[in-house]
Amino acid sequence: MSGRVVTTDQIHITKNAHQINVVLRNPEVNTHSDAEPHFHGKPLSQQGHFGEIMKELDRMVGLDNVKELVFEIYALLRVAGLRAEVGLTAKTQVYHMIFKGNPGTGKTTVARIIAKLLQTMGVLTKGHLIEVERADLVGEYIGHTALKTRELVKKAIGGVLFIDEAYSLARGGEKDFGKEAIDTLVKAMEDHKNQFILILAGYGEEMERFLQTNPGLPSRFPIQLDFPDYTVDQLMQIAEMMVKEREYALIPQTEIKIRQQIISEKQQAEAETSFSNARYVRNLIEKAMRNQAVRLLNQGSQQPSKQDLMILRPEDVKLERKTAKETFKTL
Ligand SMILES: Nc1ncnc2c1ncn2[C@@H]1O[C@H](COP(=O)(O)OP(=O)(O)OP(=O)(O)O)[C@@H](O)[C@H]1O
Repeated sequence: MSGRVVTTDQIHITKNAHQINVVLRNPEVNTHSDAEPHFHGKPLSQQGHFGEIMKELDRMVGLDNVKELVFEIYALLRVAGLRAEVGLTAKTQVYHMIFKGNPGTGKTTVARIIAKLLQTMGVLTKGHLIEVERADLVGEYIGHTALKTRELVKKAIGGVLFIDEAYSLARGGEKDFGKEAIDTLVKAMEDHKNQFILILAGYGEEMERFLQTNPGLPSRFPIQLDFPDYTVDQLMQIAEMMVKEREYALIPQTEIKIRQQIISEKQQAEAETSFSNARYVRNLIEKAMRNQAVRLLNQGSQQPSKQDLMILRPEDVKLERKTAKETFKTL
């Protein structure tokens, strides 16, 4: 059996006559169309549902650690299949995960992609994602929390239960109903082993503290992923991608304006640790689209050209600064 080499933009696994070859396009290096990602010697576009999922992940800017993990899981499951074919055991792994990162760093989007991937690979039966927060789990009287939590676990069976700001469950200490939610979740992980995947997500530091104060938890979540803040260049790449997907276009002056807005928002929000990363960019672009629409309608009876309908001008790029919570809960 040959060895295995994993790099950030390529995973190559060779096993006897079988060859699984993954080439993950590095967005900074391969931007032309002939660099379409291949898997097992075939372009992803020819690999049906699985190829679609991988393309969706590959399109995301940055997140190399996440892409690497997803390919690892995929490879493991493929190799498990090959092992089963030759009569070797292929024990199922535990896929509960912790996602640590600031708002808008892609945690929910990645969770959704992982849910679909695991469904395609036969680990999950449905591949849906149930996204909840403290208020959805915690009840108002003794026993109510366990009931609410069990109901949500039931809904998540076959998919992923994604708990945002999971540490808020431990905020009130021993007497708080949040504790009951944690205990119920831990029990559900035992009772419904391999039937659903639990992802706990939230700010890095608060997640760390939460795990430290609940020593029984870390070992139940073998996969921990960091979602770092995006750099200004990455946020610009995300902006360009969002504009292109929506069939709009930027002129150089608009790009400059967007970059300035991002830098200024990042600086102001960082003082309050509230910068909402890619979500801020999405809000900025969507507001620019609304501003462009108003500008075009206000310009009189003249029918806008196709180009006019596509171009976002620098004056369209303005987004009122809101308080931290409002900004990242807008959508
Ligand atoms: N790497 C990326 N490339 C392209 N778009 C991205 C990327 N990361 C996030 N986005 C987009 O930014 C928006 C917010 O992402 P998402 O909801 O996944 O973030 P989050 O970390 O779950 O945020 P929160 O913790 O506030 O819920 C989505 O529209 C998503 O598609």
